[in-house]
Amino acid sequence: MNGQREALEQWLAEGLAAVRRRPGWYVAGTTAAALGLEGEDWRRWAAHPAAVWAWEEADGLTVGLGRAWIRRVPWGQDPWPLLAAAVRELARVPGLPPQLRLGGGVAFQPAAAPGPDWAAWGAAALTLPLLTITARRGQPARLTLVLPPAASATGRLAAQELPRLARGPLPAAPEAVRVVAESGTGPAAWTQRVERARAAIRAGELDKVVLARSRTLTFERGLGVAEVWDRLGDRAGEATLFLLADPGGGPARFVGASPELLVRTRAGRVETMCVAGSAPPEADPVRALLASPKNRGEHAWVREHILARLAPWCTAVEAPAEPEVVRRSYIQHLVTPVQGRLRPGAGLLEVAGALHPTPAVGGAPAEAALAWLAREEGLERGWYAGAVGYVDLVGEGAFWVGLRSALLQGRQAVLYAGCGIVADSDPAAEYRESGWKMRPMLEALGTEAAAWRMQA
Ligand SMILES: C=C(O[C@H]1C=CC=C(C(=O)O)[C@@H]1O)C(=O)O
Repeated sequence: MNGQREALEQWLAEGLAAVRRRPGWYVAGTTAAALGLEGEDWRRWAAHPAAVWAWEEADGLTVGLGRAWIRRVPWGQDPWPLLAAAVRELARVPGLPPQLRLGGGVAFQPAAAPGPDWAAWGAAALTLPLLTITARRGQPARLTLVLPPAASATGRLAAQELPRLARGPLPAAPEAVRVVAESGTGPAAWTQRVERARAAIRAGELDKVVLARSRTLTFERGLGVAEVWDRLGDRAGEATLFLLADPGGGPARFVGASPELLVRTRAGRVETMCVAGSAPPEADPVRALLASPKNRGEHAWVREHILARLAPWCTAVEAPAEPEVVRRSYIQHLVTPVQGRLRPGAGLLEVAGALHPTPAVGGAPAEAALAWLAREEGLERGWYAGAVGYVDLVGEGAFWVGLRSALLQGRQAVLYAGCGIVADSDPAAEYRESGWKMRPMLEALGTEAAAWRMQA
């Protein structure tokens, strides 16, 4: 394997030599086969220490390593217009191909003052990696190298970082790690919060609010991100897997398996989905979802918001009148797929900014629910329930809602899950529901015993 990686090392070194010979950016592409890396397990590269982001969708995997360019937005600023402007500016740089992918995310509430877990992440960030690996199913894996001008600050950093990329991911740590401590929102605190939310709904302040809770697991030793990602990867196809590194350069990773597309734009079309209303996998989907006034009500708020916010960006929007039930191994959801034709000039980041956060993670009316959550929820959401995704230099791409996720840092994993609270919500049932939503991540962490204890 090391012998094979020598070809990769050499290819990277050639790029470095080329960018030093002349001013401007340098971009090169090759195939894994050309570097003798056909047998490489690219999924493991998502856990490379230099990985800045990774996505695994039904059609394959993309991993970005190192930073060629980054745009960070500090807390307190509105990130979407700033990110859109930064992407447009980068797109004007001569020699950068339009299909280059920038990945990152936007916090749930960019304006909210952060707590200690998420402070370093900022309100938003987009990163163009030095090396992007694209491994689509049934196609040869491709590698794209992007080097900023050698004389720039990022160019000098790239020169230091590049040799590290060729070393490959860390070896696997096969043994499961034991949980030594647990903390988080317990049933009593949860019940109080649900009761406060119900009081606000009864008082007419809100129609619906999505309350979330966290669970912090401390392990006996540092977590192997590779193992977590690999176990999550077995769910690709039923969810979009994401991994984001702390844009501040710290070791924390935000990982998840999102069931919810926030928005995708491609060739003048836009796609999104309303996901709200949940039942356990064994429940009768008609009784528990399609004929449940509570779940239908929760879903209707999301649908109304998405259709209203999408309309100004589209010349036509189509959505079936009735939601469908989507069944996954650990849950069932009411889902309404939505499609539209974009107005000329409407880009992914503008549309994502109009939709996010939807009442599937905030509430209705949207602004009142966000204000209520900032004041009352007592949870540092950070990028949980934020928007995570990628955009290319033409302004096309996809963002998902950062759900079924955890923040991994050192020996700790902070898991998050929430559920829509309406006037007749039962706190115990909502606690259980948020427990199902944590299950895929608990399994990925290899801690089924903890999953059981949490739900007891
Ligand atoms: C807020 C979460 O789920 C949302 C997405 C789908 C269904 C939901 C529900 O039925 O409550 C939530 O709105 C979460 O997974 O943390």
